[in-house]
Amino acid sequence: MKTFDDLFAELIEKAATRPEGSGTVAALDKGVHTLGKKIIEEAGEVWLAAEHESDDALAEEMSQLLYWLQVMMIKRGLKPEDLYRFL
Ligand SMILES: N=c1c2ncn([C@@H]3O[C@H](COP(=O)(O)OP(=O)(O)OP(=O)(O)O)[C@@H](O)[C@H]3O)c2ncn1[C@@H]1O[C@H](COP(=O)(O)O)[C@@H](O)[C@H]1O
Repeated sequence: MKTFDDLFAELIEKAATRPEGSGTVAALDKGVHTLGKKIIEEAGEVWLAAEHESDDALAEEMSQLLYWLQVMMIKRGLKPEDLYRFL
């Protein structure tokens, strides 16, 4: 099973190697403004799923929000350790 650390390592690799067809690479190229809007959208979907949907649907929305946060981290050059300092 993939963990968030695995996903972060995969996304770092994609950002560096820029494989054809990667949605992550395309999203990184669009920039912080687009990524920020995606984070807001996914956060809204998490809220709605928590109010109205199943545990599975909520977990899926949360995974997508965490994906987009990781893409923003990479765009801004942040590493997990930069966040851990505030936990
Ligand atoms: N975990 C994710 C992931 N979570 C969410 N998303 C993206 O976020 C979108 C969220 O779906 P929504 O239903 O909210 O939106 P949508 O309307 O379907 O999609 P959009 O039109 O808004 O893009 C998905 O369509 C994906 O584009 C992800 N995209 C990629 N990954 C993983 O990231 C890795 C790298 O992916 P690539 O860069 O595409 O190779 C792979 O392991 C992928 O599984």
